[in-house]
Amino acid sequence: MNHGQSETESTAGASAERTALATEQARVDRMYERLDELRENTEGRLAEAHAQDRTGYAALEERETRAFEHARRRTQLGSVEEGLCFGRIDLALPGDEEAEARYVGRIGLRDREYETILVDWRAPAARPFYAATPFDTQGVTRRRSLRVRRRRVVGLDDDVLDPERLSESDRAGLVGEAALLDSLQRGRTGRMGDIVATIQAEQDRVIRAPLSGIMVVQGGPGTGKTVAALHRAAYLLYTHRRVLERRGVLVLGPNPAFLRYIGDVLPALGESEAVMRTLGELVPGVSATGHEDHERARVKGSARMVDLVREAVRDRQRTPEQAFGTEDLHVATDAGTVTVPGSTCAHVLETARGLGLAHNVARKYVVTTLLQELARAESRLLERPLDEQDLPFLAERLWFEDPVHAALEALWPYLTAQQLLEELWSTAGTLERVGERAGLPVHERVLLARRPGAPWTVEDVPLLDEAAELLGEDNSAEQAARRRRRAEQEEEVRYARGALELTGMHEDNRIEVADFAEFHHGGGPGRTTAERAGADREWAYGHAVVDEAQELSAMGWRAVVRRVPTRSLTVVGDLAQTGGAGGAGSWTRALEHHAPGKVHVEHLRVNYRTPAPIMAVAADVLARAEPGQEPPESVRTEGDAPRAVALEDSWEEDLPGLVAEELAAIGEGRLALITADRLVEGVAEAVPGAARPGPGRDALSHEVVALTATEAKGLEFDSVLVVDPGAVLEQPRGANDLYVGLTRATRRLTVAHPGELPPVLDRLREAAGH
Ligand SMILES: Nc1ncnc2c1ncn2[C@@H]1O[C@H](COP(=O)(O)OP(=O)(O)OP(=O)(O)O)[C@@H](O)[C@H]1O
Repeated sequence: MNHGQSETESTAGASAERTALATEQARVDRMYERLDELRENTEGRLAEAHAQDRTGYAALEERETRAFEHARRRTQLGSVEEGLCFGRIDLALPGDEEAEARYVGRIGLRDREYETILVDWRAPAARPFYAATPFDTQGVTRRRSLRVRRRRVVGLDDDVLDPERLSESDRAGLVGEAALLDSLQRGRTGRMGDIVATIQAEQDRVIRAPLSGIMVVQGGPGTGKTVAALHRAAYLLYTHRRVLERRGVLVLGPNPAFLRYIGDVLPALGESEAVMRTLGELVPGVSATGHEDHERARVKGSARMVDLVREAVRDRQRTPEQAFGTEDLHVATDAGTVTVPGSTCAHVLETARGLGLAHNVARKYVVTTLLQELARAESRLLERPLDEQDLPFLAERLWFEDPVHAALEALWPYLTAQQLLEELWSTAGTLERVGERAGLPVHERVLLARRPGAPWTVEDVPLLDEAAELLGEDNSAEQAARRRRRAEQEEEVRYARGALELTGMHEDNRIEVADFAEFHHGGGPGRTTAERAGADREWAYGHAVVDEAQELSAMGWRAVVRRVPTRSLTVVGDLAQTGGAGGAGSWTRALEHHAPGKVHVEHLRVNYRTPAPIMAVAADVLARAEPGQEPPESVRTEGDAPRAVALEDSWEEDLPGLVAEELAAIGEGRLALITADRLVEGVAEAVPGAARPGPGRDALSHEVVALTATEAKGLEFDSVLVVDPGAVLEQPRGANDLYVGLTRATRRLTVAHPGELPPVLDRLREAAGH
């Protein structure tokens, strides 16, 4: 428990520790007993809910909801097995005679008498465990960290919050150091873990900040922004369960590999309801992973694209002059060629635009009005008197004539966002015309052109979203179909019930199972909030967590903020790590106009990942990338000295040996080769067994992975081998990229350089005694 004691003291200490371990074991045993009991109860209730004999749509829905509730509780109880309890605080509160021992864990537990035996880490009562310091004890006399493995208490770590016995530097800022360092020194697994047991005071403030407004967490590499943001999501789901469960929480990350990397954290905290997405997946039906080059990314990310997309939509709303080059609209119908005057068409177009509706919704007005005009014109052509009451029928009949359909499509087509952008990017004339109207300079219009059918890029997705917003969906037919289907289902259930009663088989549940299959098919309440939210582009989330947020362009922000009408967001990132061309230069500039007066920036300043000797090398690069920015301070002051290795021969010859050396040095752990975009494939090929991330590929589960700085963002590895730092520095935001690469290491850093070591890494040369 304590260090630096004499021998007799340490014998006494060992016996005190044994007693303490036994006491804690007894408490922990009670908690697990209770957990087992609750698990059993939940299983029973779940089985009961499934067995209930209910009919009728509403009753089925209720039963389904209940079953879901129990199933969720089962998942939650199942996810807290390891490390159920990890802390204890002894509180001497004014008026209390004895100090109260309060246990903190992954969930709250009460015994059968309703006495609290474990406090959920997110509950206000657990707060002092994280927030108490010697200067503000919050009534805590002692904080104890418990290390519990497979239900056995294997270690304790006490932190006495007595200012007289502890020096300022000992305790300032940090709590439970032994537990923290223990967790930081473990080998990396390719998956981020939770930190409930060791959340630090500055992180705790971020985690428990109020729900409303946009909270930006700015912090250097390894300061726990990601992990704190995820714990915040769990905290918010716990504290505001009713609101957030129905609306859901969106977690946005930079790429699929990153989402996989952080994917275990929320489930381990008993929360499986968050929707995890990259920007490239934000629009259902599109899954973009490729990026534009720097210059195109800059243009596509700029707010000028709002005008471009708006003009592109307007460009598809045409007069006969624009669509056919004729003043009036002439259409060949079965009765002959009918004509609607150009002025009438222009009036319809202007009225439709003035309705303030989305393009596809306003289309209904355009089509209906023009069909009626055509029907009138047809009657005139046939010299038939027209009864206005017949107009809808005549109009509908015309709708099925191909030339009529084609003419109306040319004037005001039904459009998907994909169709609109595909045509815009791949038709030079359209891009030129629309770009000019939107005020885009000529070279940018040229830059945006692409070949037909090229895959969507991540930078296209916010533009698709913008387009989808302006186009809207005419879903009136869909809604009517859904209403019809629901009525039919109720009817089916009534019929089944009657039939079963008649045959005397109403005890049998099987018919309901069949109903349910149908019911699920229609997307009833059986789908979770996360599933429904993920499939619906227009879903309004209750909260969003945006990670690596410095990369988001102005267009990216619009797409994200649109999804959170309450503007309740947690935004985490580091401006010094910005690599993307469209990325943020300032948090307030990027966000203030989305939520005026509601943007609040918090700072995290302690680095829990990178040991100080490695951070010193990275700090030199930071000074070049972002002069004036302070690097975070490393918790771990000691560590292996980072080294530079000159690549004498070609990579093929040198890299495999270096990698083998590093793997031997780290034992069980992960290694990343981080290099320039243009070199990464070659580096991966040079090292046997090195994985590359890709769709459906879990590269991080491999021992060795080759990455660009962009791909490595947010990740960490026991050992990092930066290959050819000079080539990384040549990239558009090369110094920022190199800074990202150097700060991915938790234990060891090697820089392998062909030719001269770039001067910004001189510290490595000095270390090697050059
Ligand atoms: N309080 C803590 N207890 C234990 N580990 C922690 C704590 N805070 C952070 N860590 C660990 O430090 C590492 C870095 O955390 P994280 O990835 O969240 O940092 P980050 O600020 O998002 O970094 P980057 O900007 O480089 O992406 C992770 O392994 C995380 O688990």
